[in-house]
Amino acid sequence: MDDQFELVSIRQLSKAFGRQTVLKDISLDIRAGEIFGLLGPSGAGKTTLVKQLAGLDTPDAGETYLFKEKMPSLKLMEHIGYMAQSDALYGELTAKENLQFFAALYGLNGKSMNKRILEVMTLVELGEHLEKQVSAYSGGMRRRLSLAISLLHDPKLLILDEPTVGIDPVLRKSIWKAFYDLKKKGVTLIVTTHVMDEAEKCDRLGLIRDGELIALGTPEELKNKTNSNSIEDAFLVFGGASI
Ligand SMILES: Nc1ncnc2c1ncn2[C@@H]1O[C@H](COP(=O)(O)OP(=O)(O)OP(=O)(O)O)[C@@H](O)[C@H]1O
Repeated sequence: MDDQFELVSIRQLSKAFGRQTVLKDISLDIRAGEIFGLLGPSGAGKTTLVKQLAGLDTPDAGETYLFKEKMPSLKLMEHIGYMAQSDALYGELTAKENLQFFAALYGLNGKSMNKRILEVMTLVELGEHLEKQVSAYSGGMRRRLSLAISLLHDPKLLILDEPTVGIDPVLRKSIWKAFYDLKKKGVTLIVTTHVMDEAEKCDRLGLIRDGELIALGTPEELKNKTNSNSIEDAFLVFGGASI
């Protein structure tokens, strides 16, 4: 397969909530196999945009194509993993029970389910905490458990909304290792962030401000174009508010 083909194609997407236009005529292609970062300050529209991609919301104008098929599409959902900004976990259940619940929703059961649960928990380095009640998990462990859940059905496209928010730098590193491992396996990742060192780790970035895509390119390209030493400075030159 051509690993440069456009896996996600966003065409002139706009969205308003009441009188507030939150996404303004966004067009953007995301290539198969890349880690694509959406970078922008709080309220820029990142979550609203990824929700359209995940099929959780519909735009007022414009279209999104995933795997060359128009979204929203129920059929495509089995290929998409989505991790929301806040964790949707059952605190009174163990991690394993949480995973079993979501695995059953994806139609997994029996030995293959248990094998997959172990695989995803090993990937996020929580294999030893399967039997622990989630209410006893730290914030970082919950994020990683959410990531494990989003991986259960082996999605080809992973959409992660601020996956490392509230996570310390050491754990953030281990989560990024998991992202690179997934990329190696051919998974395409879309990550929203306002963390600068995280933005640097992406293959390409889309800079978003006030619902507009103000720049697009690799971290190096964005820095070179603006003669900046950091993505933060580049963002300011492109006309963004500070992040
Ligand atoms: N369901 C909704 N109803 C009304 N306004 C909304 C709704 N969802 C988002 N908004 C508004 O749209 C704007 C963009 O929000 P969004 O959550 O997409 O931003 P964001 O870039 O993801 O921010 P953050 O980094 O803080 O998560 C904000 O002004 C927000 O208040």
